Amino acid sequence: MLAYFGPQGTFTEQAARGFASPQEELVPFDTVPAALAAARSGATQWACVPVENSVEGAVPATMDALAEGEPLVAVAEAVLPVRFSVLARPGHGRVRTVASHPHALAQVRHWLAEHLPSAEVVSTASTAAAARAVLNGDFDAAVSAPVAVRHYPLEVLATDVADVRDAKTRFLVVRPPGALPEPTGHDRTSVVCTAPDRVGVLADLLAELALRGINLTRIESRPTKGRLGEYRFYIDLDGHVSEPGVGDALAALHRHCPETRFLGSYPKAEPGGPVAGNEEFVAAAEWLSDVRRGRGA
Ligand SMILES: O=C(O)C(=O)C[C@]1(C(=O)O)C=C[C@@H](O)C=C1
Repeated sequence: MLAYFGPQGTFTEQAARGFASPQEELVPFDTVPAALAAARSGATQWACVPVENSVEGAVPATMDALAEGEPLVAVAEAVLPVRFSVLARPGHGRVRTVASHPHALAQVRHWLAEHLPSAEVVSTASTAAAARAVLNGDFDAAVSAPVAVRHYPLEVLATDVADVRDAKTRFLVVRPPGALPEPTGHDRTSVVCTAPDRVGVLADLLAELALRGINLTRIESRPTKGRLGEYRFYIDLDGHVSEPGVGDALAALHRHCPETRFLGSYPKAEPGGPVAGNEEFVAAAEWLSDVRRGRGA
């Protein structure tokens, strides 16, 4: 079973379907923490959640829920193009309210200003929750994933709605720690480091990656919520923890930030990015091992 951020008809469901086998049962949850809780408790084997959008950035609910509570690690990622449909009840009157997930609303701000300038904009838990609420008569229109009309019999007012062409959202499939996915040669590793309050800690973390030729693909900070000024850094980098350079770098991050949580090494959905020279790390480790055994210099 695979939990996903639902209800039915979210972009996350689409991402989950891309990962799941046809026999897999997909179970919707109305919030990201609830979907992750299902995987943590063993009620489902996996959970699929959105993690970042190319226009609006990180999904804070996912970031916080992955850094706190029982550990979960990502085993796969998916990247979906994001374009919206605007849905309303058949025979609707003037659109006075339009609802959607905050990330979706941020991606159609200009479209709404141009096409529905006087409509009140309301946030809902997800794009599909907005469609469901429109069907229930709570709002006049929803900004939803195109697949939402399969689940909610609504009229399509507009399709292909997006202020930024080629917007994309990245999703993760997570589960409790277990055997890691095999390295593929185009993997991503995610960690979250809680930074101690000292001079230069962030520079130190970045230097550890740079020194080893490791490509940083994302860094975000979120407050720990404990103390003002105390932050966690979410770091994504190219490579797999089983590779010597990446493993070495993660150990170095842990030395600087003892509260470092491993969030997974998994194949990248979109290949690309320079890969650190593994061969040099392997050769150096062999040389060191020879020196220690008195066989080389
Ligand atoms: O509400 C949904 O359909 C979701 O899957 C969430 C989500 C997000 O969190 O960014 C996913 C893709 C879109 O960017 C808009 C909303």
